[in-house]
Amino acid sequence: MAKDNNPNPSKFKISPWLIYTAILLVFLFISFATGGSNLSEPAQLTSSKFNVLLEKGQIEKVIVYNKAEAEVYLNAAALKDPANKKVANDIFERPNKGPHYTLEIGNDQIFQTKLEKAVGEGKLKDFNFLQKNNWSDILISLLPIIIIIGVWIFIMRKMSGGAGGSGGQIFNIGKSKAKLFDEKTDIKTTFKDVAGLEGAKEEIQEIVEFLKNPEKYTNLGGKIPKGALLVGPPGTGKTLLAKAVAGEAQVPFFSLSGSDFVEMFVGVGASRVRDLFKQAKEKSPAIIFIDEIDAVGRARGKSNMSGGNDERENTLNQLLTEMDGFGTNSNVIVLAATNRADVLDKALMRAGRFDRQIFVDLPDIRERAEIFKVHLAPIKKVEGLDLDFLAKQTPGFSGADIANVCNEAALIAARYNKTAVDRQDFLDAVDRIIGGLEKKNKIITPDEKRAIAIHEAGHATVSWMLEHAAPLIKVTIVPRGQSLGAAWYLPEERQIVRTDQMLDEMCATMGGRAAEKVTFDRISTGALSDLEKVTRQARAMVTIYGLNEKIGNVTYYDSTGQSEYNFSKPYSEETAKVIDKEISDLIEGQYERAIKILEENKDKLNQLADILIEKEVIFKDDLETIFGKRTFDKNLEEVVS
Ligand SMILES: Nc1ncnc2c1ncn2[C@@H]1O[C@H](COP(=O)(O)OP(=O)(O)OP(=O)(O)O)[C@@H](O)[C@H]1O
Ligand SMILES: [Zn+2]
Repeated sequence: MAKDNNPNPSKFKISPWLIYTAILLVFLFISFATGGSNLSEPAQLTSSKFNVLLEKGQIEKVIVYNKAEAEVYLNAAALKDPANKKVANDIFERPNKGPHYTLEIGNDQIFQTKLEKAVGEGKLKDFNFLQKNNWSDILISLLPIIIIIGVWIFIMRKMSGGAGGSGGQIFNIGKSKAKLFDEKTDIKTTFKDVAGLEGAKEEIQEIVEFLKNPEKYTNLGGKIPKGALLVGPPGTGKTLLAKAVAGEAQVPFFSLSGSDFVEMFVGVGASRVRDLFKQAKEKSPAIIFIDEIDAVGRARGKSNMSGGNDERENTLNQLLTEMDGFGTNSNVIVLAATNRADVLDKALMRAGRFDRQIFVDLPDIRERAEIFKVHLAPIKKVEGLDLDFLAKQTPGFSGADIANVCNEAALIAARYNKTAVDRQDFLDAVDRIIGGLEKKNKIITPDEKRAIAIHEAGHATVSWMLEHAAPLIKVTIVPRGQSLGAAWYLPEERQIVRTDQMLDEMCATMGGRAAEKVTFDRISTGALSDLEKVTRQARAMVTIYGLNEKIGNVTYYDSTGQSEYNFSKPYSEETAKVIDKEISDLIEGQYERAIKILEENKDKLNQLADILIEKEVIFKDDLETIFGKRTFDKNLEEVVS
């Protein structure tokens, strides 16, 4: 997310430059004051020369400082006496000002008697003993303290993460670092700026309604939600969406990152959380947006071997307390973003906290075209630029990547002094961004795309053909998380699973790999999670549910969980061999079956893969146009009704 200027003027701040300048001045002053022989300083007089001047009656007055040093002022007669020119040229250059000489005196008592005698003889007009503070001495004795304070300020600034430039964090280290965006001046974002993400927008629309019109819900006794979690890969527009909610509802927006809470000092995180909620409540209705909430929200107490996470846990606990604490009518809604919902502490997800999860996925081809449209709007481009074409060139790109492409294209065009950004500039920009993404392993080559499409189409085709496989609702080749594609099934709520149902499901799971074999006659590593799933299923059939003839009606399942502590298996060596063989036979059997089904439907498999490559996501309707209606589903409906 963008780190804008901080529009919160209430904080007391000392510019770091002020501190640095002050320290510098002190050093300059010290070196100046202790620097000794400066040209404009009066010359030092020896005691004998002083006696000569005094004897001649050429001294106007003498001021003795600290009983140690005297300033000597000459009178007009002395300045006219050419003999003095030998003593120093200096006194002729500033005849009226003085002091003309300085003098180190020995014993102050003797010196005083000498001066009194001269005054008595009319040879000296006046003298005076004074006490003077020697600033340079004081400063030198304070120097170590000044240096220590300076170093301390420097360290504090570093530790409170003052990279953002604003100083003075020592004074508000326990204050929240949230940036406040005012709804009237700073937030221009609305849902119009968020392209695609239809589902997410629809879900979050409700929160906008709550913020705009809370009474409508509370009057009916309903509770306003306190938080929602935006889950999705980086750069997919989570921050943008949260900001758009604030823009739509016209409420202030507090934005910060989870890591902003974390500090090395005990108690700072918790105190920042408190401060944040206090500020938000003062401005309510308001939205708090916490990016990367996993920095504080990781599950507590799991890997607590080091015990070093106490501070983070305190922070998390404070966050939970605050979310529980504010009443239903405080109208502060917390939106948090993460790309790892799985690592979050389950307590965060409990009712009344982040009980809503909104998925913000990578855009498919149609959504990418829409995102291009948003980001091309402010760019001077040639007529008739084909958005769909650009969308096609950018598989696997996030919204942020696309924003990057548009910006990069404008820069490239500017380099060639063009008046409008053209298609080639965009292609060059895409190439450049891909270069960056390739390093992050995020990019999919056309070959890979085809392989993924065939794989997913394989799952879809096999499950469509099998009576007991769960009905398919959506297939996509937009990568999400670790997997490169996904087929979504509507899981039936079965309490008892029969052997034929399990076998059909295993067959559908093997459909991906089987399709690769049938189409390319080679298999890939892309089916790891399929293999894992099918192996787990087969093992369960054989060793847990007693569904295998060779093993028979035995289960090696231990519901007490005791066996986890046993190192030995609950069956003999021979049985283990049989089990392994049976599992492998089961899986191979279903693999062969999937291959057979796909051989028979090869044209449809390819047709489906082509549509997938084209659209990246297909739904049940598309499958029906290829395969025709699934007859089993009718049976299913009959059974249900
Ligand atoms: N759906 C979208 N529509 C328009 N622009 C988008 C979209 N998604 C991302 N962008 C662009 O990408 C930029 C970065 O997105 P944003 O910061 O919201 O992503 P994020 O999901 O919060 O990422 P992260 O997890 O890295 O914080 C946005 O400012 C916007 O320009
Ligand atoms: Zn698969």
